[in-house]
Amino acid sequence: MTLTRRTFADKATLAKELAEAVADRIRAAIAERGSAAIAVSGGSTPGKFFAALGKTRDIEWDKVVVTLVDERWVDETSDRSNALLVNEKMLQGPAAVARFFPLYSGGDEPDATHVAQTNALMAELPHPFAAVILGMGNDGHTASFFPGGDTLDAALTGAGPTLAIRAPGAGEPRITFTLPRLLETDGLYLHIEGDEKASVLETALGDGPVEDMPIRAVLRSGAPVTVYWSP
Ligand SMILES: O=C1O[C@H](COP(=O)(O)O)[C@@H](O)[C@H](O)[C@H]1O
Repeated sequence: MTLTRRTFADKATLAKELAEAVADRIRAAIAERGSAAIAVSGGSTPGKFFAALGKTRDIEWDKVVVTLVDERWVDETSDRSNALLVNEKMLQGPAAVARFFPLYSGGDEPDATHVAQTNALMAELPHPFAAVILGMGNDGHTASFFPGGDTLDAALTGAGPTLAIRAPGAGEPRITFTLPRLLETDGLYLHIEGDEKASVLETALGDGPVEDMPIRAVLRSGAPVTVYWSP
């Protein structure tokens, strides 16, 4: 396993340090390939990180595409929308000129037509990702790789790039990048905060089925992962 742990005294310091690491990845990708794509998580954790990254001035934001690792199938008027969070917290100030590729493509359900529409848009992303920033739920899900997900196996092994997934713990139907597509990245980060998530990570690092804690698929993939944690 290639796990690096970075521990910070508080959430604000973590946010600043993670933003600096991702900014470095973005600048390097632009220098090397002329553009950069990043995929970020939603949920309750990344707000401060988004704000810190979005305020970074020495990035050519007009060469950056931001997307999500996963999304609830809701439009941006919903406070459950991960896209809303990105737009409100990150794509302000210097980062406002970045392009945002949403995973939600309309309608009530992520049916085959809508997922195909999303996949067509994602085919336009600069490749590989400069950085992918994962979160983790207390149930051991990451992206929308939920325990009991109806398409979990395909989500963990398929080419995607995205697919629909439904799970008892997920609330709305979801759309998620597949793990193989997320691993096509220059830098892979896991951003977690608090003692409970630290403990969930320790459990995930132990033996046990991937289906119980899908974050294990990331941890066992062999890809270098840097964990950013603070209390
Ligand atoms: O539903 C989701 O949850 C996870 C974890 O979120 P948090 O609220 O525990 O930080 C998140 O990584 C994922 O992107 C999101 O869709």
